[in-house]
Amino acid sequence: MQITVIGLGKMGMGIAENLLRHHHQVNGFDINPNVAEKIIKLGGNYYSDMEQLVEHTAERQIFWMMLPAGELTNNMIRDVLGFLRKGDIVIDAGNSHYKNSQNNYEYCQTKGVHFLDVGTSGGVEGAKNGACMMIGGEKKIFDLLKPVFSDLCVDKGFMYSGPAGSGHYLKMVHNGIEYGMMQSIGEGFNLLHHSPYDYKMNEVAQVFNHGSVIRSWLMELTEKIYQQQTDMTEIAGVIPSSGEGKWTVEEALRLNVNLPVITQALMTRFASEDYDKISEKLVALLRNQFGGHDFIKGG
Ligand SMILES: O=C(CO)[C@H](O)[C@H](O)COP(=O)(O)O
Repeated sequence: MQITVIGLGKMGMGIAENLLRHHHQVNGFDINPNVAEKIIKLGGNYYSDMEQLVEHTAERQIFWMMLPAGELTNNMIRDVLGFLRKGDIVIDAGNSHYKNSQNNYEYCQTKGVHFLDVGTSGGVEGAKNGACMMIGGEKKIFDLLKPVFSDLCVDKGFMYSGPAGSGHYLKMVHNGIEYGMMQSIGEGFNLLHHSPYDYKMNEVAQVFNHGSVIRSWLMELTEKIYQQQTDMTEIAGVIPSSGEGKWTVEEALRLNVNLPVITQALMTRFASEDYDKISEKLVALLRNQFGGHDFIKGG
């Protein structure tokens, strides 16, 4: 099939490469001309002008969008709709909020354009060599594009999840789980670092990856980190977040669902980014006020 990939960042370029390896025709669109050389080298076309791109594309346009979630994705969907015809297809494969995807689906419908929301997991490596995809939208459009999903994903690594928004909803919860699992690995290894034993952490991660209950890709990545003899003193303990963990917690609050581990993992990220930590300083000062307990001066 002929597919236009909009957004040739790490993930978009990976998807483009994966599509090309499976003999699809790829038009890459990105306003950054620095990515042109790479997409052309891989065998695709490069465009930074939507009008030119549309002139050179097939009867039915399939636009695969891989952009940062939020305004950028929403605006781009509205922009590209000006170039699309009835029956064309827009796929948002980024990490959009499911409510945005419901709205974008409705908006596309008013223009006669089909829309799928595709939660994509597997990182950059997965995008290139076999991803996992959770796909919401019209079933008949999913069926039409099934061969493409089959090419892009690992065996059994894609599913039709239901109506518009359900793909990104699933990806949101997936990322919430990801927060909890990563936090759990981080905490376990932190305890091992403080333990009375001189564990070789690369060996620990390795053994955890062989036959144990907690073997996983995240544990394999942990093993890789320790194998690379990463100097932890050089890494700031600050964990940014892009929003999906927060949305997962918001959804749990909306539905009155208990979500302690994921919520705590999110709060730990927020705490890690709070450089001034007034809360802890105030507690230390309060102890001093009522009990005369010492507090530590410092920046
Ligand atoms: O979707 C992903 C993996 O599944 C992304 O890596 C995600 O953006 C990471 O989220 P965060 O920045 O909040 O840790």
